[in-house]
Amino acid sequence: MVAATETVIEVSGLRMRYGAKDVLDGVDLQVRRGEVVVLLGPNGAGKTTTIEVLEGFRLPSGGRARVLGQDPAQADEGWRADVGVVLQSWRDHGRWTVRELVEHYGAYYRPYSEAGRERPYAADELLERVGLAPQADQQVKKLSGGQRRRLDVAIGIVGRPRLLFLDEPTAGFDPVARRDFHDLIHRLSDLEDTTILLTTHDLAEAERLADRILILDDGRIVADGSAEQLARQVAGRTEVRWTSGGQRHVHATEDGTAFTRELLARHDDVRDLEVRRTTLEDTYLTMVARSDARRREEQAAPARVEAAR
Ligand SMILES: Nc1ncnc2c1ncn2[C@@H]1O[C@H](COP(=O)(O)OP(=O)(O)OP(=O)(O)O)[C@@H](O)[C@H]1O
Repeated sequence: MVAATETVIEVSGLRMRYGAKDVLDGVDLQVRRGEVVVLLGPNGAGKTTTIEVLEGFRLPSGGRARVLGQDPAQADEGWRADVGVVLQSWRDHGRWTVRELVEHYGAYYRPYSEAGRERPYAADELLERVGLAPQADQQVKKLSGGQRRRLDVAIGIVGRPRLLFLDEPTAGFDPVARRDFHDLIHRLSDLEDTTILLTTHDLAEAERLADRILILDDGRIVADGSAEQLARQVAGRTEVRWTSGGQRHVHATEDGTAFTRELLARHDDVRDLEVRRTTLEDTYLTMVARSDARRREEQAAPARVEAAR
């Protein structure tokens, strides 16, 4: 559910420089309450860096970030209790049982409990939700990779956060765990109005979960919109392929049905007809390729000016 217009994350001109390299080069983005926003981008694009700045774990080199109304770098304990974090990896407290660990982290949130928003989740209810009930009494070090990841998610949401950051949450999940996780995200968003920002390299997952997709490439947001809106920016939503007159043809269109009807009415030798909706993968690959081309242009431009002198 996308609630009204309350802005939960507001970022403008965010910069992060490591040595001589600008990893974030003026990132602008907004996330409204209740939205599920998926941040996509190639390896090294700056996704984790962005999320860590928004979590208050990294100080940016420049720009402005407001998260739940505060600057994450200076935010107070109440803010921290409203923000859930699922990091890329977790290796700690191996001898504890799963239930003990969840209860341990949950206890931190008890002082922030309110009527209608009890915190933390009861450990067993939460473990049921993330599919770890059978492992509740097992030591953390004995969990499989995917089970450990489910535990990461449980720890991220144990305090019933208003805003949840997840960095590649489903890496290592089997298909059932992945589907359960998607259900969990939908439930958090629809029933609890949790705002969610997550990164993934799984484009089918992004398409399934996202109200809105952001593509970060080389430190900048190069696309922002729903999967449908992004697809429209790239080409028609549907691709029609066919053979006629001994030749193979391809046409991108918004309305595959109307185009196909007309095609068949005009030509009586149409063979091998395929009608295929543009996938997020098609859109993503095109957008990243465009962004690469733009960057090469920008890099070449000063050299051309120099050469013309
Ligand atoms: N502490 C650091 N010091 C120097 N460079 C860093 C540091 N942390 C990250 N980087 C560099 O910043 C760039 C962006 O890294 P980041 O982890 O944000 O990318 P990412 O988009 O999350 O990548 P991936 O998809 O591989 O997880 C990379 O080139 C990385 O090497």
